[in-house]
Amino acid sequence: MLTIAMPKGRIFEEAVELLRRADYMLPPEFEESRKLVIDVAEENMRFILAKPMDVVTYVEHGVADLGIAGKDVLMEEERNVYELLDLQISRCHLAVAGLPGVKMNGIAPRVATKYPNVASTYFREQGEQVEIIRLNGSIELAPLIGLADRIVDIVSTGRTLKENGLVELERIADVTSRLIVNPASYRLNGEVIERLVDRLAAVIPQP
Ligand SMILES: Nc1ncnc2c1ncn2[C@@H]1O[C@H](COP(=O)(O)OP(=O)(O)OP(=O)(O)O)[C@@H](O)[C@H]1O
Ligand SMILES: O=P(O)(O)OC[C@H]1O[C@H](OP(=O)(O)OP(=O)(O)O)[C@H](O)[C@@H]1O
Repeated sequence: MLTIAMPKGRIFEEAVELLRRADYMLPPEFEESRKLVIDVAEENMRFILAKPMDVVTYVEHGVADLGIAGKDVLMEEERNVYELLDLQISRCHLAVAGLPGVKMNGIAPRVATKYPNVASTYFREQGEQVEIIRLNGSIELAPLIGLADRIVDIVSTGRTLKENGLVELERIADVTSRLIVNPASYRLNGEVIERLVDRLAAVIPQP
């Protein structure tokens, strides 16, 4: 039996839809219940429902064979998992943003983000020294109230930036969700995992 870690929240619906398009018979229970472990006996699969940032942890530890995670999370966490497939869902991008016309001030200007590793790697590569301030959400608030000069965050429609008077300054990376696998599980269950990859690959929306 394959265990798949699914991200609750934004990605979930699109991921379930993709699996159904690939002819996996997922019961209505998927959307309707509050269960965190859902066995689908007909498919010989077990699904566990985790926070998006935690999916990689379940897969890295091998309690899930496979998982679905945003590229943003994979960039931030750099865990020992293999990326098998770009599922082309939940598209967005990581960007640097700030108030228009405001320069990065001081010796180490402050950058607020939920992605401290991505942000520090990015600014290091740019040759800019910054102080990273880690936040858990509402990142756009930081420059508005003087906590930071810049933010590094996800942009999708751009609405949150716009409604808060912020502008995108630099694009860091495109983000879509990926199918990831535990390396040992891949060695052990290569054939059955490849079949799943083929079925998904056949129904992935073209970019
Ligand atoms: N507009 C968006 N904002 C944030 N994440 C997005 C957006 N569009 C797509 N995504 C993808 O969805 C994932 C986040 O999903 P979601 O917003 O449900 O969780 P979260 O709010 O980040 O998690 P948590 O519940 O831990 O705060 C990201 O990792 C990213 O890959
Ligand atoms: O470009 P947009 O379409 O406006 O989407 C981007 C916003 O969505 C996410 O926040 P989320 O709604 O997850 O809330 P959070 O701030 O609590 O993380 C992200 O952190 C941005 O704030």
